[in-house]
Amino acid sequence: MQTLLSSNDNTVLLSKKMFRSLVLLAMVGFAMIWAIDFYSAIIIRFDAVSYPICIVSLGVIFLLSYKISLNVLQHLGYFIIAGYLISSSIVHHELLPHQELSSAVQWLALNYVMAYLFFSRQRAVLLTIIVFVITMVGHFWVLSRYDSLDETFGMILNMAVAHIIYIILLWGIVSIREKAVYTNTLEQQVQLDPLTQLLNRRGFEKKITHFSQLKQSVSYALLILDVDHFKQINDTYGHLVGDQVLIGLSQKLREELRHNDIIARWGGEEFAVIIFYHSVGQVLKLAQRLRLSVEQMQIDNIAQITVSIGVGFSHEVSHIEQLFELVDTRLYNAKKAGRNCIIS
Ligand SMILES: Nc1nc2c(ncn2[C@@H]2O[C@H](COP(=O)(O)OP(=O)(O)OP(=O)(O)O)[C@@H](O)[C@H]2O)c(=O)[nH]1
Repeated sequence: MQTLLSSNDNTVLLSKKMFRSLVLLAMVGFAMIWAIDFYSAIIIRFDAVSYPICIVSLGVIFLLSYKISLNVLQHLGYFIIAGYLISSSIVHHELLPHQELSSAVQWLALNYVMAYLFFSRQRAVLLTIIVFVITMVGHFWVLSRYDSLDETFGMILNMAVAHIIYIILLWGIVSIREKAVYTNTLEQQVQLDPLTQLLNRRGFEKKITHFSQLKQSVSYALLILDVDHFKQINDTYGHLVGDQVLIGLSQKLREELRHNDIIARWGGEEFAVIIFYHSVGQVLKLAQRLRLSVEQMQIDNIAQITVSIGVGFSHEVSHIEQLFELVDTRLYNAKKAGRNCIIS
């Protein structure tokens, strides 16, 4: 799963642009809380010093993001914010009356969210455990200085349960997402031809079953293209050159066809294409253009590459399976007629 989702343990799908937006958000957040605390006269000296330090540090990280790798900056940003949130909460408790948790506690959960946002799941698990332990030990230390041991244990356990639930939920959400991405990637891979990166037969069948159920009123044409004398190309120039012909042909099809047409490698040297069309003449023109542009293809020293094409239209049949039979017969006839031609 790892190789599909990320190239190494630290890689996360967070772009630099996104990272910069998050840094800006954090700076704005700090500035707002600073202003609120200041105007409501609840600011403590620790925060009065820490807020500007955090804002400036984040500003530096923002600027460095144009120069330094994201991985380093994510760690730096995380340690600044997590370090501030934990120490601020501990200092707030130093100033509070007994048996009370400060409002600074509510921000601590952000440390776990940030870990899963910035880092891979494995790294986030490690960081959340470290942050959890530091948070609990720090708060135990400060609370136990003013409260009895029983009271301190009560408050710490209360906090620990909430934090553990946060951590488990975050881990669960990320695991479910990763699994969904993995399944999706696998599903896409089994529907792709590895050589040409076109849909393979399985992917093509899935796609056309889906669209033929949805769009019964849409007119479409099926083209099957088959490279002429491909065995001879393989035998004369080698299998690798044969592969290059197939890749070249798939690129041609991509270039000539529109985005919503469906292209697939149907078999060895056979390609199937579904074209949504306005007129029969338009499809035949396109087939002709395809045939001619394949004729122009230059691969290795091959004198000429040609294709035979069978064409059929949705209005000729009542079901898509019949269309495949019809086009197959026409392709066979094109081969019999001497190849490098189109039969519709
Ligand atoms: N290089 C390469 N060859 C392949 C691949 N898949 C199938 N082939 C070859 O394609 C050739 C198809 O040969 P045939 O079915 O006899 O068809 P043909 O030689 O093109 O003859 P006509 O279709 O009658 O013009 C076989 O030699 C297969 O080994 C592939 O992925 N790469």
